[in-house]
Amino acid sequence: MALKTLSAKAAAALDRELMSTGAFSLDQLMELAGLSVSQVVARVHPIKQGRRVLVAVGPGNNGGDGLVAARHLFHYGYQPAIYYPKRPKNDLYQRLVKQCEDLEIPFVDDFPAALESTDHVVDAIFGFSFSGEVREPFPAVINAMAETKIPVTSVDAPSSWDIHEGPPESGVGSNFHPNVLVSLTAPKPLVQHFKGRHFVGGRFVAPSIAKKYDFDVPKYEGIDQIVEISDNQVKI
Ligand SMILES: NC(=O)C1=CN([C@@H]2O[C@H](COP(=O)(O)OP(=O)(O)OC[C@H]3O[C@@H](n4cnc5c(N)ncnc54)[C@H](O)[C@@H]3O)[C@@H](O)[C@H]2O)[C@@H](O)CC1
Ligand SMILES: [K+]
Repeated sequence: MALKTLSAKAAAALDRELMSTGAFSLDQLMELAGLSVSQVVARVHPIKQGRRVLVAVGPGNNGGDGLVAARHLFHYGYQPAIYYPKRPKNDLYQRLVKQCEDLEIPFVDDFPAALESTDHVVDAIFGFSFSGEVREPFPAVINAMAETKIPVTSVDAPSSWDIHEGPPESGVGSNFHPNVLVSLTAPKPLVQHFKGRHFVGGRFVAPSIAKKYDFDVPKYEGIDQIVEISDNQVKI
């Protein structure tokens, strides 16, 4: 099966539709998206390779997926730590933070320092609503993720990449090539520039909605929330 990609505009419209006529709440979608991310980390980085996972959380829903993933990873036996420098006041994010605090998941302030004592990184900084040049305080975080030898799993998009064009030609993010990508609901066009292990997650789209947005739901196996796909399965 050839998996079609979803533009940033179509992904945002799909999100709105799921949360209106689709009758989902944002909490539900974020929970399932974050659950998918946690399953990918457990698949690519089993606990025996090290329990410590540093989750870089951005200011929007991509960040929310990261907070959910950190909570699930804790329950699987990992030792997550969270970097969350820009925290919106909104109730949903505050509740996700409280849930992580109750698990005593540490919140760290110095991302480059935290990177020196972790085994895996989750990049949940920006997703399909990112545009323009990376603003403070994130350039140093993207640069650190670009330079580290620690494996990085990006949520929905490598943060700083243009959703359609991929990595910027120069400056912040131009040398950022994460090891793993979890596309949520469907790959975005940037995947044509991505060379690592690629998974699709977000197993919640009704066939009728996928048809309307003209993309294919991948074939998930059993109870998996994720499916690994190869380059030649994606149709740009
Ligand atoms: N349809 C789906 O599958 C779902 C998607 N979700 C997630 O939601 C993401 C989209 O979330 P949002 O629309 O909230 O947006 P993002 O989380 O992609 O980013 C928006 C935030 O980043 C900031 N930002 C944008 N460009 C910036 C720049 N150049 N420098 C610094 N900050 C910048 C914005 O001010 C805003 O706070 C998806 O990528 C996915 O991870 C899930 O949470 C829910 C289900
Ligand atoms: K991301």
